[in-house]
Amino acid sequence: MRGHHDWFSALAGELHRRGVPPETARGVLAEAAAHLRESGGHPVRVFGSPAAYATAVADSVGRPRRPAGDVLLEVRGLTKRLGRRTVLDGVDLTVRAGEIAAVVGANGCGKSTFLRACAGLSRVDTGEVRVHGTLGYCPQDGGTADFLVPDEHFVLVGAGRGMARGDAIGTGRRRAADLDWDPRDAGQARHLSGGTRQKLNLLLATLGEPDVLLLDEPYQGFDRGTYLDFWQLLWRWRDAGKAVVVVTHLLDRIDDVDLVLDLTPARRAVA
Ligand SMILES: Nc1ncnc2c1ncn2[C@@H]1O[C@H](COP(=O)(O)OP(=O)(O)OP(=O)(O)O)[C@@H](O)[C@H]1O
Repeated sequence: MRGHHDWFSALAGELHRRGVPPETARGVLAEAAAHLRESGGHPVRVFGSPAAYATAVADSVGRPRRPAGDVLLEVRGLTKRLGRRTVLDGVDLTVRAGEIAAVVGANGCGKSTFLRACAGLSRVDTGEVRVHGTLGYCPQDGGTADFLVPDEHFVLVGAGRGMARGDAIGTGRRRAADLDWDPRDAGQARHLSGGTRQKLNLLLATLGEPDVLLLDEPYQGFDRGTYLDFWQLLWRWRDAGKAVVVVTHLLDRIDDVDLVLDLTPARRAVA
């Protein structure tokens, strides 16, 4: 039946999007089909929407983890004063290859300040930050240039990371496809929607395969599908041995990260 076929092809896409291994996905599709043959119901009534069912499957399958590798980012006793206020007071964080650290906390507690200090963009008052390897930084906003088209961004940022023009454009476009975006005819950045501009901002941070990725709420404005794609990318980078630090307000993914740095003053701790 046509409705069944649409539901199954949507489920196949959603399973792929959530990183469910192909052989597991084939098994899930075969089992669902067998169950429907027996029960005779409509898939939406039996299993719910393809997206919801795929989420349940992905959660139950889990993601196999590799052991963490060398330390790529070390922050020791970082203290930062802004004006008369001490925003960060003796913050420590160690992130290894193959780990994702989430930086969380109340508005204004210093998450962006922390990331800027890790990126070397602001002076620290005491303490030290050591990055072992190359660094990519995705700022909360302002990482794109109004009058440049996406390809020009890729070339410009790629050049700074030693990439040839064609390689930078090819890599940028491939990564964009991972976020369900075709940047070829997108026009100047000032005409992009907020969420699309944020995709560009994120892609730029990843050009040149940096060892350490610092991402400051990089998913702002993403629709739900892109948000899921974003987490798939994060897991892929982790599996490729990168150290990822992501500022987030959304705690629905806290179980999927390796470390949580809570900068809320009363709770300052790494879990
Ligand atoms: N240049 C500055 N001079 C003085 N204070 C500043 C400066 N920049 C930021 N602040 C203050 O430092 C504190 C930390 O700001 P920061 O942007 O790091 O917080 P945040 O945790 O990222 O906030 P949010 O969750 O809202 O993004 C805030 O109280 C902010 O007002």
